[in-house]
Amino acid sequence: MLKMTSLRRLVHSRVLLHLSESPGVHSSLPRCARLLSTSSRCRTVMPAWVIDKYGSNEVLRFTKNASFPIINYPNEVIVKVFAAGLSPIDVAMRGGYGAATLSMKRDPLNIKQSGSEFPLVLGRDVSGVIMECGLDVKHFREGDEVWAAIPPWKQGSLAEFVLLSANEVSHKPKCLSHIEAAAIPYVATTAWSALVNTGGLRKDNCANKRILILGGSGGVGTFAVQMVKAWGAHVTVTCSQNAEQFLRGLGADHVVDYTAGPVEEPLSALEKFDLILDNVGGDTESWALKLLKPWSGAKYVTLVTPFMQNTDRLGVADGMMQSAATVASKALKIRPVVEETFSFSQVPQAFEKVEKGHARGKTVVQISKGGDDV
Ligand SMILES: NC(=O)C1=CN([C@@H]2O[C@H](COP(=O)(O)OP(=O)(O)OC[C@H]3O[C@@H](n4cnc5c(N)ncnc54)[C@H](OP(=O)(O)O)[C@@H]3O)[C@@H](O)[C@H]2O)C=CC1
Repeated sequence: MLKMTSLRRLVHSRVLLHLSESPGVHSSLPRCARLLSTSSRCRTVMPAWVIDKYGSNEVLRFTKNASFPIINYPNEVIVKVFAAGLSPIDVAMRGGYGAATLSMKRDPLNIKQSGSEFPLVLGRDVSGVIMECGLDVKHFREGDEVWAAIPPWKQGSLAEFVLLSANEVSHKPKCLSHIEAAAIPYVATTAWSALVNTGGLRKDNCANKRILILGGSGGVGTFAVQMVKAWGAHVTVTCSQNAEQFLRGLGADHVVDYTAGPVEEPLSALEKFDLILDNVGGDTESWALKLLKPWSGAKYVTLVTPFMQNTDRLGVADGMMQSAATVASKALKIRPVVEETFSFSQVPQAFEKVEKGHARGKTVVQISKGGDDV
């Protein structure tokens, strides 16, 4: 179970993305001179799954010779990855989605060797341990257990190590294993940003609200259901019939089976909603607005179109995270929903799983064993 205080720290850590990223003296020191101990860390290569071009699953390539991350800025940390969460965004990025936009945000220092984003490491969620800290890092020490949602313009977590700004990581809640923790960061920040920052929901204004979550059974949906339910909202979800019990177990009050016919018909017969979170897209916008209450505060928030703009706007952008810090720290229980775990050698199978859809929570890759993970 994840408490709200931990979630708040995770989201708040994302507020500070990039604020302090300026090159410092640290980068001019030889790498090994900056390290405290352990000759194993004077490495230049590491195991990773990379892609050298965009495409389908065949482009995934395992290598033992991926570049070992180098701290270029004094606020950076190197994290040893124990577990990596996969999301639809990884499948989309494997196929080149957002490549042009993301290339503009990539740090030239990190692509100078190859002259392009390749070899590219995917994987947006990470749980692991701090391996090395830049000189200005105050809040973390080597060995701290941390988790993070990795911005899509940075190298990902399907590797033994990942380089992040200290502002992008936060301490992992002790109550979660690394595998459980890796199921949360990206969907949590996405759901939080959509519901809190854009939707205006807070723990103290949900009690009389009716929330509709279109697509409740996937990564974002399972998190969003638990979050608004814990805040006292009445939660209606749409999902396949075989996910009904699963979602009721997470707290959904009313479940509508979208496979039984046009879902807008049963939804139209229900009392109107204060907020709709759309994880599905398609033609939803053409009918969903009619399901909202006729007051100016009622909101329709979509995560689907246009995908990359919304990922930036809702899931990653710095400023959108700020109001999360104002949320009170009343304990809120969120259960990580890990549907399936794959080993590091099974990354292509993990991608296949995510690509097939029909998720019932999250897919996680165990990169190496640590903490309570066995
Ligand atoms: N994961 C993230 O952090 C982010 C996600 N997004 C976007 O948000 C959306 C949801 O992401 P995520 O939860 O990770 O996706 P998942 O693939 O984890 O889940 C999607 C879920 O929707 C269900 N579903 C499919 N079609 C419908 C439908 N018509 N009505 C109701 N349910 C349906 C699927 O199950 P079944 O097919 O069995 O019904 C599945 O459980 C995606 O479009 C994604 O691109 C955007 C930013 C970040």
